[in-house]
Amino acid sequence: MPEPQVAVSAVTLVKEYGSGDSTVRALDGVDVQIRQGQYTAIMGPSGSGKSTLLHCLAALDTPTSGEVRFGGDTFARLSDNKLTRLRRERIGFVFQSFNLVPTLTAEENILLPLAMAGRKPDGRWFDQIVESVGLADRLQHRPAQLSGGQQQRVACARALITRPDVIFADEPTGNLDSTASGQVLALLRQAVDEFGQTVVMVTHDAAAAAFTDRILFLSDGRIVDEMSQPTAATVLERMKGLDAGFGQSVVVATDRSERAGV
Ligand SMILES: Nc1ncnc2c1ncn2[C@@H]1O[C@H](COP(=O)(O)OP(=O)(O)OP(=O)(O)O)[C@@H](O)[C@H]1O
Repeated sequence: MPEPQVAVSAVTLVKEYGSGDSTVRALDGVDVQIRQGQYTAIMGPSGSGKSTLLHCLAALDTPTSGEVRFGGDTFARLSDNKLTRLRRERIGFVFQSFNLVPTLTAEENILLPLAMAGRKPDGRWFDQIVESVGLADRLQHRPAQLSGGQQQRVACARALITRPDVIFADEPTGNLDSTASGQVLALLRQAVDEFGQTVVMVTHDAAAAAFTDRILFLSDGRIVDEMSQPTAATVLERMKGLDAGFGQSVVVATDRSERAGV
């Protein structure tokens, strides 16, 4: 079988905040390859560098040293204009706080990345996405008229509309109840399985991580472990063994097989 392609990779990534005595080393030499068509979770105790790693991989933040390679491009070698275009056209984002534009309808929010890129929507793809997020009857609603779960599903549709190379999700279920979380996680899973998307997600939640194909465990800015084909039970077990800091953020939940029907 051919080797899976790498969508994005980090090479000896270091990120420091501040200077002098107050320097914080948020990433301490991270090397990682994210394969195309995989759903990857980044886990670790609070302050271990999860969001910093996600932001560097997504070109939302610049590393202090090391580099990020995205497809054939190296971020540091791209001009600001090219980087902006790459972020707009080849990367999808889903944030904990949804980040929808309050004055736009759900439909306008979903189509916004295309409008900003001056691209015409592909009607069939739009319909397919709207069907999979289950929002056909909510398209003319504004974010304030939608539940948190519905808003996050709009955000997922917005991330998918450009068919990006990678979708980066930072705690996408952090503000949702368990039913809405399950729907968003199943939706991201479907994006990988049916649309061939690549998804990278930061999460504290073992049950959320159990939806993914692979987990990277961070501690003190380094990748200290990883796991393939996780279940909630094996994730919880691994978290217990890795670091006491995990204990504060573990969300005890059911197994993936039980959640799959959500
Ligand atoms: N803008 C910043 N300025 C200074 N320090 C920062 C900044 N952003 C993050 N840090 C520090 O870098 C380290 C890693 O932060 P990061 O947000 O990546 O961790 P995290 O694992 O995502 O944490 P959490 O689970 O609490 O969100 C922390 O010590 C944090 O305080």
